[in-house]
Amino acid sequence: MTKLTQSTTWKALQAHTSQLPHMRELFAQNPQRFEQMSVKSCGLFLDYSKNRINDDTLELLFSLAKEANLTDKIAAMFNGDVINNTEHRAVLHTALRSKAEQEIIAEGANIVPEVQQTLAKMAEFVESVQSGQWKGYTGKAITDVVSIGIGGSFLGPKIVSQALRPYWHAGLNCHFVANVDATSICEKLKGLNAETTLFVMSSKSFGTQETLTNTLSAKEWFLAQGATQQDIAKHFVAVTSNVTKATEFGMDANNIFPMWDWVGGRYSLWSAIGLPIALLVGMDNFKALLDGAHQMDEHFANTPLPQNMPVIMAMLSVLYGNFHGSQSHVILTYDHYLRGLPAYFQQLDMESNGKSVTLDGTDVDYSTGPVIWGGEGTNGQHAYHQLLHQGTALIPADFIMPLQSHNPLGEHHDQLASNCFGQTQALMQGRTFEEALAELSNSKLDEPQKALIAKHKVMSGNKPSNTLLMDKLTPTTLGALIALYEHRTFVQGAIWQINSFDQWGVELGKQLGNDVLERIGADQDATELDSSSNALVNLYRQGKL
Ligand SMILES: O=P(O)(O)OC[C@H]1O[C@H](O)[C@H](O)[C@@H](O)[C@@H]1O
Repeated sequence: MTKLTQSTTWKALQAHTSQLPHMRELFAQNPQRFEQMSVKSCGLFLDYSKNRINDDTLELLFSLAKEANLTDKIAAMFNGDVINNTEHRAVLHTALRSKAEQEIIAEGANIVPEVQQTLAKMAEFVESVQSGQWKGYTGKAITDVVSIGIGGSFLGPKIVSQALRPYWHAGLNCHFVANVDATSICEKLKGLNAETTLFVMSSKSFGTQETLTNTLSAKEWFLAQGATQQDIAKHFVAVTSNVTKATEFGMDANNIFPMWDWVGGRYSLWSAIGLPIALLVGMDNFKALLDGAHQMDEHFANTPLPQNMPVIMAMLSVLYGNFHGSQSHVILTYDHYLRGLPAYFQQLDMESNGKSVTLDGTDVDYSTGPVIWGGEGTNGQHAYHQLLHQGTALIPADFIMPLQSHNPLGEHHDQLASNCFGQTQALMQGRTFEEALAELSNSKLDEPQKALIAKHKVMSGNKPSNTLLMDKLTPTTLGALIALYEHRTFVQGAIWQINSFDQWGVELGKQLGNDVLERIGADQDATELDSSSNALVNLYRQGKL
């Protein structure tokens, strides 16, 4: 057994959680519950009162955090200590949104000047593309950006661009290509004009198969439209930490935007990986995004644990995963612009905390990262919310909603908000058998039928949710929101004593994919794999069933 599950606090939490009354009762007992269990910071408001907690639960959870040396671990991350111990790297995405006058040391040198230089290079480029000064090979301004990248080099830019649609520069559009499935790039290139298209190739390693293949195909398409090799520099730029490889590939040295080893892929949208965002929303808005994240960094680094928003959210997730057997967490965005956020948080959290050994290699004897999923409200209410209300699994939920819409139209936003709040209320209070029966009092059914229907209408309630509000979705509030979830992920990893910053499972996929590719292209059928894999490779080689 690990020290964590042996600890007095862990055992106390096990005993405590099993005897806590229903949330209905907790609300009835304490009229101050909402005031006491809500927190506001960085333009975000978190109501966490609809959780299976009372003061004792919180005290135990914060004790657990203290025993995990959380405060020191937070400081170690911000200080640039090598906390990614399997890849021997510092974890400094927070430096990307630091202030110019800060000094942050990684591998013996202050990295803030490089960060600022890259921001300046981005600003110059964004300005020249947006103003039309940057010309394509026939002298026309750029109208379309095709962003090529995958994983962390794709999802952040895509989701943030989507979320900031109201801030887009008129006359510029962006298309994202990630999948190596040719359908993705072929469909995106249909209807584009090579003369006015700019390709942004994003790959930290400059070695990811999907991205290299898509970039080569983009180059072929570009040349096939009548452009020449010399024209490439006007239409292809790269973001990478591997400048040598990018130059060897044929990227013009002036068109390479650097990033660094100390930025993890899924934490990289704040670096030049965010170039597609900056091209769409302009550099001022990109800097506002960084500023929102910086505000959350400050809050996270300097706020006592019981008022610390990422810590509160993380400890609640620990509570459900480790003490209530919950294996899943749902993110429900009541804002169409934020419809992609669940997928982004899924990558962030599942790639970070899908781990089974502690930092020192001991097998864990407790659950780590849950399955993260979700979608936009109210759509989900007509689908999977049924399981949230009446299924057997306990799935804590985060409801996220801006108070003001970018598109105020009639009663739409009032209806959206009432659905959001109505769902959290229903999840919390549920419906008792007596209430269900009372609702049927005027029906023509006989008593046994009423009782049967009432039984089906019962909802146990006591289903936890957080509600996160902001005035309006802006670059700043979005930056704070994303940083909030980054730090929430970090805190959970700290409690579980895992490395939230490597991804060996994903690496295995890359490795095996390359191995199988060789066998597909070999002169003879595959024989050395397991029988299923051999047969599948050979069926593919045949090309038909
Ligand atoms: O940016 P690249 O080096 O091309 O890597 C793209 C992605 O590759 C893998 O999937 C990693 O697990 C991700 O974290 C990374 O973002």
